Amino acid sequence: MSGAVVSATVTVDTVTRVDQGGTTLSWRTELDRASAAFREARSHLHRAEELLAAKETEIPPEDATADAQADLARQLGDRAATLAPGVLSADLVTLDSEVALRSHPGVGTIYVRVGTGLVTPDASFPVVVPMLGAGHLVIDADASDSRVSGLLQSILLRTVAAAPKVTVALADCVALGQTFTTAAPLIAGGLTGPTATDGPGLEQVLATAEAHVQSVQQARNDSLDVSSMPFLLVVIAGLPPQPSRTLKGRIAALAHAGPHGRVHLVLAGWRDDRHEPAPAIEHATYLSVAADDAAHRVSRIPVPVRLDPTPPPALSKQVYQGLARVHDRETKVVIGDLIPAAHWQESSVTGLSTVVGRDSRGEVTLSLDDATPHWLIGGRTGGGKTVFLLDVLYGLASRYSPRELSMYLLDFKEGVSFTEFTPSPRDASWIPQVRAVGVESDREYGNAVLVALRAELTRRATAMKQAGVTKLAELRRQEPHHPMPRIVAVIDEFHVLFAGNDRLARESAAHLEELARKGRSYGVHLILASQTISGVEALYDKRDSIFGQFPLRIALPGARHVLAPLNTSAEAIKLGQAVVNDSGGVPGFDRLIQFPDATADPALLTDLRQRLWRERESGSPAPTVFAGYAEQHLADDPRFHDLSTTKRPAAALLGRAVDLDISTVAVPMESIPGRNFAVVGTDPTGADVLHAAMTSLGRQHEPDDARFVLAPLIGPATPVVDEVVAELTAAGHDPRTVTAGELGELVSDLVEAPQPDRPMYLAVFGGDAAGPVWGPTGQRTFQQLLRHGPAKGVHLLGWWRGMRRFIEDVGGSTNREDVAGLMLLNVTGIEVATFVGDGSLTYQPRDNRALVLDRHNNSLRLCVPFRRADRADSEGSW
Ligand SMILES: Nc1ncnc2c1ncn2[C@@H]1O[C@H](COP(=O)(O)OP(=O)(O)OP(=O)(O)O)[C@@H](O)[C@H]1O
Repeated sequence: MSGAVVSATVTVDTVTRVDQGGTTLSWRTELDRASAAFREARSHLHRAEELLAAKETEIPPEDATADAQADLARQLGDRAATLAPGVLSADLVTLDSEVALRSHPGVGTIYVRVGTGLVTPDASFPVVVPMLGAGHLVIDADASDSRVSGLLQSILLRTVAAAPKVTVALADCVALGQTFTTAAPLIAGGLTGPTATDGPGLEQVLATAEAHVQSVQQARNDSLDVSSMPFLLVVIAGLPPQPSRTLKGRIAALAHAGPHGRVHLVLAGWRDDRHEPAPAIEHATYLSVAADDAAHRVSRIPVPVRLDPTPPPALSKQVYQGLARVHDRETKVVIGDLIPAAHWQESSVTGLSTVVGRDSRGEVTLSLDDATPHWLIGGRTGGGKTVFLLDVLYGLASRYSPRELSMYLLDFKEGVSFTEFTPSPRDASWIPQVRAVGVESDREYGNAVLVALRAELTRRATAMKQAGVTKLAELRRQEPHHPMPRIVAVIDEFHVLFAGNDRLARESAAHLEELARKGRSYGVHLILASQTISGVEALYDKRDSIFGQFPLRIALPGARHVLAPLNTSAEAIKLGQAVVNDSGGVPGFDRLIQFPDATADPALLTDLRQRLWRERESGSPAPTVFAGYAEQHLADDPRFHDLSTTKRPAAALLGRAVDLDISTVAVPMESIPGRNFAVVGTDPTGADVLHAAMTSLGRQHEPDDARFVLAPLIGPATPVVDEVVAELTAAGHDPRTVTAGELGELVSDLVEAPQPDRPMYLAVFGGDAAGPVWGPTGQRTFQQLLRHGPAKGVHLLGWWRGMRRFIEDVGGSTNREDVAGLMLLNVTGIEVATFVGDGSLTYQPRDNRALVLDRHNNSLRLCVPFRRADRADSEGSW
């Protein structure tokens, strides 16, 4: 409003010596005329003064409009303070008190100040715009203009400081993230991810925002009160160079859906380009930046606006650090949150459920049941997979007793993920639901577990048929006293099972497919985890159906291919977060959850394990543990401890099988042809295996009941032979040691001798050194002994360092039946295939492993050969 300025002027005609007709006047006339004019002028003046006096009350004083303008600005200021209380509209530069965090009640729209509206240069008011709960702010300039940068910082600070529930996503593609450097504590504190600084980063921000909209929509669909869910404030300080039409369209679509999905944008740098206008942003307040600092325009504000400056650094620090502390307190989920106060209260008749973490709607519970029978977990190495699995396993173990739940835990990677569920020398307790644990497992062990689980499927199928029911739940209700726990098999780095694409891989894939298909009906649930893309792809490659059997997908940071191809919602998540999707990973069904770090509270978990262990039924067995890296020693072998002199046939113990029970591998020494044994390979374990074989045989005979002869044909074997002699002597036997020459004579004698009065075990350490001493005749005699000895109770146990010498000594493949027991150390399957007559033998030697073939029962077993406990590791090949 402008007021009219009223003025009055009085003029006096000029007095001249010439009249208007040009006649020259006398001075008297001039004086008279001047006097008359003066009188007239004075009367005009008086008249004007009278008029002014008369009008004085009607004319406003000169500064009245300024007062009205000031008054208007005051009213607008009051209104702004009501709409945007406290830090939302305060002058941040002059603010001298600490900002009260999260002071806004969170009800209704949250308005935020953007600048100062200038009624006149002297009359101004805070300009506030509707944001959270209402709309967006669109600025035509980007943060490369320092005034815009300052404004964005101010909006961010005001909003996060005041709003009770807000998360933030930041993008700055024009200043490399500089715009938000003061907000670093928000990033460090986990309130927001790192600032996106390029096109792909911005797309991730948009993906996060879209996921937010979807999760709010999902909550609405579930009839939940979404007002308790947080807002997401997306601040984009500038777009990447030449933003595509698709990108702009995506932003416009997000803006369209945003307010309904509690997502609000502050979008800077949104302007037409040379080729096309920028898409309209719905629900937005537009801010147009001018060259003049006091001439910016904000839609619906009819006066020019001066933008808010950058907040003082000390204020930013106080607000952001304070928020990070509050956020840490509020959002931290701890493992204790997943454990119920009372243990083993749940029934697994219809499925298993456990709390795994929290999301914006509260606790998140996941289930292994008819709807989500199996889970697939993906994440990069270090992405929290092991921790997530531990969370799940402790959650389940504390809810379901061993009558309700059994667990099989397999880990194929290096590490000790599941060892805490098993007894250790320091702590005898274990998690009672755990039946078997494989750490750094071999594929063979994994396969053995799958075989056992398939057998259990068959057992349950039979039980259901016999009971005339079609559902496990019915069987369990019908036979409540018949234990039928649900089985959870966790396989970490499961793709290792498929590595090699060989017979074993095909077998494992077939078992897995069968378990995935039928497990739902028989209460067998798979949780598969993989850190590699190829791991998940391996599953794709298997018969199509396997992947489809895993409706529940859990994507940890760095997960690829676990969600559907177009679902990018896990791309921007942080350690401790996961995207959970119960619809096969398709977009629109994601939940972003926080899960606790199970390793952060070992004392709590130790206490939990010990309590569950004490609550177990008496006599329940400890889990079998297969640790791929562990050596096996005869002295620790349960069968060795149970050996007696009465059980027949006596058997030579060789090692522990890579199978579910880690059973003892032995060759029986029956008095029938073929019952000789050879171990082949340069690995010094060959001597250890003969040591174990002879020592164990010694345990199965009374003194003088058998004869033991040892031939150390290579130097390094002597101490091992000395140890065997000592062991046998201690057991009451009278072992004899022979040289290579004596061995030749002994072999001839034995071939010619009739049936001896007692069995004899002849152990040859370094058989390959004998041939040259005996020559061809000696070799033939030796072959005679191999052929006829066992039936007379004379058994040869030999270690050859090379396959070629061994084959020569035994007389080639035609004599293969004479050595029915064969153990391969560092010898490949190909080297031995012809001799054993099995072209498909593809064994690849591995450290601490051996392949045992027994022709008599046609078996082929991978085993961990017994090592002498005191053998120095430095001993290489002999
Ligand atoms: N929820 C969480 N909160 C905080 N830290 C976590 C969380 N989950 C995992 N971590 C931390 O991340 C690190 C890696 O976690 P974890 O061992 O589970 O990863 P991983 O995916 O199993 O890795 P790898 O496959 O290499 O073993 C650990 O040091 C752990 O403390």
